[in-house]
Amino acid sequence: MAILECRNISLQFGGVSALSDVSYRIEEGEIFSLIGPNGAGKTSMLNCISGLYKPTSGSIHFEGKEITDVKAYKRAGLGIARAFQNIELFSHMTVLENLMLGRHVLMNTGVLSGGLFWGKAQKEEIEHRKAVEDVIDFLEIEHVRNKPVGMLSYGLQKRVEVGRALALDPKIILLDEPMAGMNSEEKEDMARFIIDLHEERGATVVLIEHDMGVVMDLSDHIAVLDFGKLIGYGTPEEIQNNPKVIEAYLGEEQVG
Ligand SMILES: Nc1ncnc2c1ncn2[C@@H]1O[C@H](COP(=O)(O)OP(=O)(O)OP(=O)(O)O)[C@@H](O)[C@H]1O
Repeated sequence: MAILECRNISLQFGGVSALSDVSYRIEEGEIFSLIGPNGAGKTSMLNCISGLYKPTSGSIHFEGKEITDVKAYKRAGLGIARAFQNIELFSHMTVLENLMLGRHVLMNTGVLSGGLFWGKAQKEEIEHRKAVEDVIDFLEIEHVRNKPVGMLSYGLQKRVEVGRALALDPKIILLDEPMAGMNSEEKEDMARFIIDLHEERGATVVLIEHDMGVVMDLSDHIAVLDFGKLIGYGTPEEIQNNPKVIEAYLGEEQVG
């Protein structure tokens, strides 16, 4: 079953057409990559899925229900989580605190009710803490859990950024260039986490990545955007043999 479906998505910014009439389906449990040249509309597409942008026309469906008009924070509550291209963490706060904040949309008891119903709030806090500890274990960041994020290496900060999205226990996780700026060892670690994410945690992964070796190795399906249009969709093999894609994108990149 398709967990997410985008139907005829168009997005205009004044005279700029960031996306035009883009349709595709993402199957539950798969690793789905969005690729294309700079400015092709990949981040805009992710923003439409997470609810940061509202498409000018078209509709988005999650688990069979239309969510085009659902606000971003509510989509997060439904199980759509997003890790940003530029790290969006609180650098003076610890890893643990950042991950706890990542879960706040799932928390029912606010500060006031927490004071009134202490027992309930405490129980909820323990549950959230456990979920966050699981993420810390999964991403192998125990050794830095109490360090301020700003003190960590770039590669570890990117890992915590993914952790912040993972802390939501998402059904679908949107990763915008999670390996950008990483050295090859850090990239390998991140690739392993993405595979485990889908194999161990059963999450559906939507990935934007420029490293074609990584994309071809990890993806079940790939959608290719060029000037806001979908010019290819298929398995890695189909994409590598698609003449339109080769001409617009792969020809100039190294397929590894
Ligand atoms: N908030 C915005 N306001 C105006 N134009 C925008 C906005 N966001 C994106 N665009 C434009 O939409 C087009 C697609 O941009 P987008 O960032 O989605 O591409 P991309 O494929 O993610 O690029 P990159 O690989 O460089 O990150 C570009 O022409 C961009 O300038």
